[in-house]
Amino acid sequence: DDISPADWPQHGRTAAEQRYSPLSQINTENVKRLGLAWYEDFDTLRGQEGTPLIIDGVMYLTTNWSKVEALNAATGELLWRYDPRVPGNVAVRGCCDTVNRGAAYWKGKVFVGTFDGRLIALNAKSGHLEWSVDTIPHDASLGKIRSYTVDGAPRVAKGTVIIGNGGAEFGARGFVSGFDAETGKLKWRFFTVPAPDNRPDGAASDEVLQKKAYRTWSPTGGWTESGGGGTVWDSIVYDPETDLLFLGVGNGSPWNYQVRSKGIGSNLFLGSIVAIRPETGEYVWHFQETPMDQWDFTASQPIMVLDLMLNGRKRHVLAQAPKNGFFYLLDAQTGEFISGHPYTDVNWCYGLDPKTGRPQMVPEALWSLTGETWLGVPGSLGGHNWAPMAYSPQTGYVYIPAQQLPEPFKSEKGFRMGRMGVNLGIDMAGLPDDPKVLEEVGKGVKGWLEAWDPVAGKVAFRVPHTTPWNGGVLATGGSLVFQGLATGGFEAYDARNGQALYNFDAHTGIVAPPVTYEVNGRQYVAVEVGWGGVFPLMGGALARLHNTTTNHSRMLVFALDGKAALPAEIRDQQIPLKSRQSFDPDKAQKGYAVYQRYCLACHGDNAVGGGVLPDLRWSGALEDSTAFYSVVGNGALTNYGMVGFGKEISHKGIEQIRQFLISRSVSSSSHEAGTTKDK
Ligand SMILES: O=C(O)c1cc(C(=O)O)c2c(n1)C(=O)C(=O)c1cc(C(=O)O)[nH]c1-2
Ligand SMILES: [Ca+2]
Repeated sequence: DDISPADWPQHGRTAAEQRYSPLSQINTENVKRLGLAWYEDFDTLRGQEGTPLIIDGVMYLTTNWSKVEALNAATGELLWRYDPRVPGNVAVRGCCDTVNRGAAYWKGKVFVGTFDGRLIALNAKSGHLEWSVDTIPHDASLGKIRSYTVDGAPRVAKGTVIIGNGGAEFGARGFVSGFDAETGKLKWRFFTVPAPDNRPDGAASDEVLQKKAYRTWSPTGGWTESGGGGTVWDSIVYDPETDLLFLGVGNGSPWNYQVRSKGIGSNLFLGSIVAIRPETGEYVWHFQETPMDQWDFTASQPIMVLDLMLNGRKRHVLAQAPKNGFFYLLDAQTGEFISGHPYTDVNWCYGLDPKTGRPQMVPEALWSLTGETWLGVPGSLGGHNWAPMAYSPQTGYVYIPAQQLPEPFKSEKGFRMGRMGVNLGIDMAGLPDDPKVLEEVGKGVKGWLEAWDPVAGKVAFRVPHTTPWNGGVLATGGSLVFQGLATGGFEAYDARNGQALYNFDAHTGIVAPPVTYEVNGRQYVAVEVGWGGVFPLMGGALARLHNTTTNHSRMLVFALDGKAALPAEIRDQQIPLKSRQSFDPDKAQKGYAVYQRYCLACHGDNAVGGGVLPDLRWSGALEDSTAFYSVVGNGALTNYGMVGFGKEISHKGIEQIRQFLISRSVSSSSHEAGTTKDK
């Protein structure tokens, strides 16, 4: 390729998205001399998932709430800043924090998707808006809920900007759109699941959906109301060699397959990789990793393209470690299944059919059909989520930010779709409060960096971490692998054996992937820090157990002999303020169910905050029912992302939530006080 080794000009550095940089000034010998060269504070304390781009010494980065900055990459000096002013009331449409994973650059323009569904093009020199389009069509058949958000990075292929969206946890019909990079004019759209009535959309996907996909759904399932899901919320990769665009398609909506499709059909293209033409959106091939999805097993995880020698033959392949626990290799040209091996523990299927790659499912795993509880491994957060993996051509390994988060799945009795809040169709009974039980459950929860040999189809080595939900990975020509951790360490390992060579205390959990670049002969390593994403929002006690840092949102940039220092860290800010109110146990009990349905997704299972959004047990608003209603019912804090639920939940229901939160405040404050001491 003709990409300068100094730059990081695309999401995964090159089109193949291997997240490998040949730069080697920083290497295994001298990495211990790495120090902070500069840092910049961001304006929120929410999750940062962005991959910055670096082109000719300028860094283009995106932050939470879809904000954009251009900085001098050597000094951190601000060149311009653009705030798309995403209204706070859209936060509730997204499952997983108002994150943004990055920008795309093409011929002097910077493209960013915004959380409220726009795609914007900025002048890379000035930061001025060149064009803006609403990517969510108002006249399309998208189901009744239409809970769309955009947080993935756009990609540019042959002058077309491509973007998808999220929303399958609420109700959405997945699609991807291609826009003319110069003008913002829509070129094509590709829907990933059929229209409820199988009528054409006037889109590139019409023929394949009508002929192939529609018959894999029950014509009268709940999907006809919800939209069916299949959102393409993260991975989209363009492969110039095959001239194909690969889409990572997400999970079913609602999750419950019995409700969604009456337990019938494989539900194409859920949990699939779909290859289309970048200029027209024309369908070319697909491969479904998870038929009959009922575990939130998205195929949205980062895709990379590799050239490997397999059985003595050079193959151009697509590689992915999706949530379902298998590492897949597919022929990039044809989509032919080459191999799929478990990269983590898997209990939902016995293995994959060696010819077709179709999973041989464990009957009990089909919880929506059996009516029984299924303790799934992986759970809905996957053996690997969105945090990007990296490939080193030096070692031949793919480095996966892997994890284990087992999860019980059980059908919700009397499920009905709501206009607000998640619509999963699963029982939302959460974790108990007993610290002993939590500790026991916590033992099954793990995170590690995995070096995976894609040719042999097995683990080369693992670097264990203390928690799951760690950051994305970077591999470099200095034989190094970099990763930020949930616990706040920014680390470097020897790519050959995983030996830890460097650790920096970033003072905050890290989920974003690092990048590296060179300006004026000096190599830098950059990473956005800031704890967030879905795990700390909904994870409750598990997320709390695994993260006791205070959240900070920053860009950190390292170089050899860097001399900058972060401000001194104060770790004793989170002193729980126990509510002084009393509560009615019966109302509190009822409030638990309402809370789990509407509040859990952001404020945490059983009202335990995971360190990003407010932990409601210590909220001042609990002290007064009118004050509480003004926030939860009327939306007094809408600008911060907390909308009013007064149209969806009754006055009585909202008071029950308050009673429940008071009960949690009273019952857990003494235990909580012990967990926030300085480390
Ligand atoms: O089904 C969807 O539409 C959808 C969207 C998103 C998103 O937009 O971030 C996530 C997920 N699903 C998801 O399943 C998931 O685990 C997840 C994690 C994150 C994150 O940023 O931490 N987003 C998402
Ligand atoms: Ca999902």
